[in-house]
Amino acid sequence: MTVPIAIQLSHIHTVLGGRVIHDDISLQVATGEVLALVGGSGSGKTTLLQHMIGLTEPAAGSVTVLGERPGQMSFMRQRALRRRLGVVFQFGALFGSLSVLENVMLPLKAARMPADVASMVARLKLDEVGIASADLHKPPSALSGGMVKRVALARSLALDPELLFLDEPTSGLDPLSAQSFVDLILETRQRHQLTAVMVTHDLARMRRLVDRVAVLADRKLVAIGTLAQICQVQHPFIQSYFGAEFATTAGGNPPATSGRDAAGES
Ligand SMILES: Nc1ncnc2c1ncn2[C@@H]1O[C@H](COP(=O)(O)OP(=O)(O)OP(=O)(O)O)[C@@H](O)[C@H]1O
Repeated sequence: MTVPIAIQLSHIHTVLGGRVIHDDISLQVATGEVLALVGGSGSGKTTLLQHMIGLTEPAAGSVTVLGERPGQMSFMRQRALRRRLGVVFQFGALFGSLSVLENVMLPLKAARMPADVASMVARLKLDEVGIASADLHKPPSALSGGMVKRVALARSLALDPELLFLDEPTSGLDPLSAQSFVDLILETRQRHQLTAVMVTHDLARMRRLVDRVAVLADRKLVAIGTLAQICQVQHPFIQSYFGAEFATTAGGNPPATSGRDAAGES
């Protein structure tokens, strides 16, 4: 049985500030899959995520998300598509002037849900991510970094998205909070059978969560595949980034794959 494609990037070319960031990048994300985007600092991971979310457009190439082309749609259709996507930004991006509860109610109210229903749904989502009722009326500034991420996750799940995007979900967290946030994402993925794309520098902690890894370097997608496949790719960045730890523990080791071949991207 063929698994439907949730995201398709074809021949993406991105130029920012006169500099080429992506040069002919193509990849697919299957429905139900969790893909991690990794690469050195400035390799264009966040920008690629933004293309998928529809926040920015590439200079050339096409982005298809849930069968739609965000760059070629009316504003109304783009807005409808956005509601099918959940996004957890790197530092949570909570509104400082709103309480925890109000932050999570925001997308629900924007979708024209009555305030009492929005409040009930937001409370359920916050409970799901482990935020206690005593914290609902606090401002984000009164929360720990781990709690901010949890609230951001609750907000991203408010409208039951089909796709979840996470930018550096563990950045800025101490090791314990980072581990507990990864466990929460894992539970969330299982509960909602989510398709997700995440940018991460913390693959060691994410490995249980991730089905495939896409590696960006030298403006290209230099490899995409399971961790075991990636570890066998002979590329200087991959060898230094993944190092001995991944190479010896990735396990399984099906034939090495690189570039677009691993997922059959066109
Ligand atoms: N609006 C912009 N104008 C000009 N250059 C930009 C813009 N946004 C990003 N860049 C540059 O594009 C490159 C890719 O940025 P991006 O944030 O996608 O990289 P990244 O791989 O996510 O980096 P990091 O891991 O450090 O967060 C960087 O060199 C960045 O400085």
